[in-house]
Amino acid sequence: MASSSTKPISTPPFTTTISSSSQPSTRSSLLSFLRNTTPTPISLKLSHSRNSFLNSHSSSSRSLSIKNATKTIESAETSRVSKVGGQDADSQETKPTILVSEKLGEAGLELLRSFGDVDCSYDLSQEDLCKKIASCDALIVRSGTKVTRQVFEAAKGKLKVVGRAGVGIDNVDLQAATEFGCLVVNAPTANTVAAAEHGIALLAAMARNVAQADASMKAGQWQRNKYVGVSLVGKTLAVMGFGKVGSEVARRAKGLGMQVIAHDPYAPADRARAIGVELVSFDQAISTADFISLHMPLTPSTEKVFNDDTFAKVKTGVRIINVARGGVIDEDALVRALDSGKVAQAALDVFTEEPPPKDSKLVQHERVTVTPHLGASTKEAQEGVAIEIAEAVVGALQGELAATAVNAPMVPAEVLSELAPYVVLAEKLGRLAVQLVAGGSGIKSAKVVYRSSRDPDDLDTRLLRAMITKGIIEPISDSFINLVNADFTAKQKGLRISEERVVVDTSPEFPIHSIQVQLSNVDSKFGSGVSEGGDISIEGRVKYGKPHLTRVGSFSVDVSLEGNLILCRQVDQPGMIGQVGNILGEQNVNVSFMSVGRTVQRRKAIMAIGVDEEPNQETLKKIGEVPAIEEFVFLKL
Ligand SMILES: NC(=O)c1ccc[n+]([C@@H]2O[C@H](COP(=O)([O-])OP(=O)(O)OC[C@H]3O[C@@H](n4cnc5c(N)ncnc54)[C@H](O)[C@@H]3O)[C@@H](O)[C@H]2O)c1
Ligand SMILES: O=C(O)[C@H](O)COP(=O)(O)O
Repeated sequence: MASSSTKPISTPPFTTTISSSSQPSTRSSLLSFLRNTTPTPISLKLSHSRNSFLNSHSSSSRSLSIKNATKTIESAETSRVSKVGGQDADSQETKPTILVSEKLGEAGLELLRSFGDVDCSYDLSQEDLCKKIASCDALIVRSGTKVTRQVFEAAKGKLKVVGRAGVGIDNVDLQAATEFGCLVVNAPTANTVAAAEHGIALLAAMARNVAQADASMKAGQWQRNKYVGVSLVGKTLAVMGFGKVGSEVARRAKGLGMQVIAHDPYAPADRARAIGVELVSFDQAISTADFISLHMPLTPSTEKVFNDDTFAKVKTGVRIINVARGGVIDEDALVRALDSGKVAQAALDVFTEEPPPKDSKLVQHERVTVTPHLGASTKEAQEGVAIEIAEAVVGALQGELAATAVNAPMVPAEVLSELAPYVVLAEKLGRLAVQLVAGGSGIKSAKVVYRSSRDPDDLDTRLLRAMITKGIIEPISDSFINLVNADFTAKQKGLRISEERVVVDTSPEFPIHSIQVQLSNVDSKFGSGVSEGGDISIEGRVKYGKPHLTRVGSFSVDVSLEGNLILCRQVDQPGMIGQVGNILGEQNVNVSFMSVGRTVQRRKAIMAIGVDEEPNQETLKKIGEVPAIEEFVFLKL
């Protein structure tokens, strides 16, 4: 089970704790991270009213993905009134602005309007889109809007989520979205059947020359001999890309009596077998098929995968259907293959450039049947897609989870709700550790040690790592960190975060016993925060649902991480708590928690004092002047 283990950690023997405290803000803090905003009562209100993942583990057993994304570059005060909206939100709250740049089904629009201000502006130029985007929290597109890096730059940090009302996200610059911490969600399921039906429609129409014969009749002709077609039954269809659409096409083609083979490097063989489809290599698929139907996404590795070389390998007289993306075919090569007779016919719904140039040889080709990207265009699919994307976008703006995030890690909802209090702890530990660094910068390497009774493989730490990254980076830079961009930003700043999971013999009921954050190769402004190994080292635990600091350097303490914190190293002697407490009390600074940890009685001790208010300089100076205090540091949580 365990890869490594340590002895159980017991309660520190020399720890005294004085407590008086307020409620933790676990939920609001987690939501705020998902949104990357400051916790507010509004966050809680919205999450409760929508039965969010934080208080309804059981609402869905789907694997959900984090979809934060929201962020704010305004001050905490500003964000309090501007970050999210909704009819049930606080009246002072500004509704989010949602730009819909292509036609969307009415049911989806209604849902969006119930939550935010919806601006339907179709056919925007790039320039106009860039102008508008600066005031938008969300953008919803179909395949016709190019969401380029320029768009994310123009958004100036305001854009929180891009919703793609459909499957293909090749029109969204995902790298740029991630760098800007903007979540991208899509609606991957609602148009599958529509696309598959359109593929079958094109297959049959092409085989029987329906479009050409129709045009000819409308031109007054009656050409029965010219439009003799080919039969489908018994022919081999190669489905290239055996995903959602590909497998639905395969199912339907089998119903038409075709032999179906498929090529998909990532598809599970048992899924293919269940439909009676054989998975074969690319070359085998294209060289044996009478019909080839394309259903793979457009990616750098599929771009122009059908080119002169490929067409040289196909069976002479093959017929090609493309309802995936135009870019997977080298269109000039296809024209050459059609002209040479290598390819008998093509039926295309998608094009490299949309709309294609009016004089496109491919579109004008007599043996090519074309439709203007209609695969997803059924009433049913468009309503379904609109609802799917509206729900995803609204949820993302509320910091909830989405099943369809494209550029954020998948964290199952039940994992997330279990980790919620540790998420708060993780950020606070990161935030504390960085404040112990002299000068606050130059951190190149952080190590996080998770102590847990669970098997290391059972512990999904991506969310915690992202929170620690946020805690370390945000106080010393103007970066905002969320789950979308945490790893990217750390890498960009040259911060390497390594993780170690240590198995300890504690209750398996809790996912984590403690989290330790170590910063190496940096000087500390508080020498006692440095461990024997020379690293700044702090450790915390969740106790009764609240984050606690339990170790600083080699001193054990126990202080609830709320408000702000003063750490003092002192000569261990009676009266210290009273002296410092008096100084703070004189300035009306309320002490919420106090804990003294020491190594040896009457030698050195660390006093950790939680304070609700930020003491002024004068107060801090007075604390420093207490003769027994050797060093101290004030830390904001
Ligand atoms: N014309 C339309 O209106 C319309 C409608 C829906 C979907 N689409 C397009 O159809 C395509 C498929 O959509 P989907 O919903 O089935 O997506 P999907 O993700 O379910 O399926 C895509 C499949 O392609 C496979 N694949 C990836 N690289 C491949 C490669 N090099 N060779 C072969 N297979 C590869 C993947 O493993 C996956 O199984 C997408 O490009 C989508 O944009 C078009
Ligand atoms: O990828 C998709 O979902 C389809 O190509 C549909 O695109 P559309 O939303 O522009 O019709």
